[in-house]
Amino acid sequence: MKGYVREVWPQGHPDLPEPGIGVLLVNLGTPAATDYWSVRRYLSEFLSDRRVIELSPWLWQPILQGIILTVRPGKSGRAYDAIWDRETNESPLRRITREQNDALAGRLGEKYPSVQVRWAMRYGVPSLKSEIGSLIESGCRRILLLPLYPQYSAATTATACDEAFRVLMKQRWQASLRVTPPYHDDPAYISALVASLQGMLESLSWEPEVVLASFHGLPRECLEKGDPYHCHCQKTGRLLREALGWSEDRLRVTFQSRFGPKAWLQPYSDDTVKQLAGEGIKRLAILSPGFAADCLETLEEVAIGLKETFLAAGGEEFCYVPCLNTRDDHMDFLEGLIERELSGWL
Ligand SMILES: C=CC1=C(C)c2cc3[nH]c(cc4nc(cc5[nH]c(cc1n2)c(C)c5CCC(=O)O)C(CCC(=O)O)=C4C)c(C)c3C=C
Ligand SMILES: [Fe+2]
Ligand SMILES: [Fe+2]
Repeated sequence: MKGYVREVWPQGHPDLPEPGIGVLLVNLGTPAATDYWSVRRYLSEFLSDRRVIELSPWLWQPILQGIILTVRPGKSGRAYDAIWDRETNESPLRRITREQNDALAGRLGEKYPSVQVRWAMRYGVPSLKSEIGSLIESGCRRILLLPLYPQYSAATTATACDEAFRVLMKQRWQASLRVTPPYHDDPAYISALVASLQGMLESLSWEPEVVLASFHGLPRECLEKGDPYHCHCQKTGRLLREALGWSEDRLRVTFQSRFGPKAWLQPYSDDTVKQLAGEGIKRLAILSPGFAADCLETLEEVAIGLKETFLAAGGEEFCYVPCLNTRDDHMDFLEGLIERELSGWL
């Protein structure tokens, strides 16, 4: 050892753990509980993100803190209450993301002892900061980030990447970071969607006249500014339709969860449901190919809310097709995606 190195480490160079590889699943985030303050804390962090609300904070923060965060946490808290997992005391999004992590950790850990799989949320806990920190602490010099959004948008995928890089900004010895690309058109993902839809349809005693592929919306101006989300959703819809051999009337792409007064991507799911019932459609099914895990937006807004809307408008049969969640074909797909994106590292 050189003289100055011996000065820094008189006992000799410290032992370093065997370099490992970390895989970090990331989803959006969810409140820790359904009470006003827990939901307010979550919404405040989420809606203060400038990738989500692109207004100047000087304009937006007074509206957010003064109006939205006084009213919305109560309303959203009641919606979370309707779907909360009382057994594990967490939201479905959190439980399912955790279970996806456990399934992938089991599969990959068996094959590749140097790979560790973790999960994090962009908003709330477990944070990207804590999980990237603990991967590095346990010796991972390479990290693969897997944003659990099939379709890319700046409001979801990009902000997860921003946060991961912000965490690395504080590291002297940064880990190498890779990010999985969006998988909206991956044949194995489309096949898993088709299998889950067909499985559900076979279990019904009736056949839907129309199926909606309902995606989370985005302000229309995001599309005008170049966000590919709309195109990714349309492509998922088209590939699904082609795989099923269905017409554009039978499988329709719609957008839900509009937030605020501006125009969002259209057609809106709720308007479409009312319109279809008005046209005499009696049997409807909806799936949510834009969500890797069931959450408030699918279980409360679609499975409960859009069902009520459809039946109140004259519909007779309604079916919600759950997200891919921890289905084996979804886990097979994600395992394959991870292995492909780790090539050269394994
Ligand atoms: C799947 C992709 C998603 C996009 C795109 C997206 C954009 C987006 N969302 C909001 C506002 C809200 N979204 C909320 C919940 C929520 N959003 C997504 C996913 C996307 N959002 C998920 C998975 C969830 C559910 C979280 C859960 O805990 O289950 C909420 C909070 C709930 C509520 O109060 O309604 C808001 C608000 C905006 C503004 C936006 C794009 C600009
Ligand atoms: Fe959202
Ligand atoms: Fe498009």
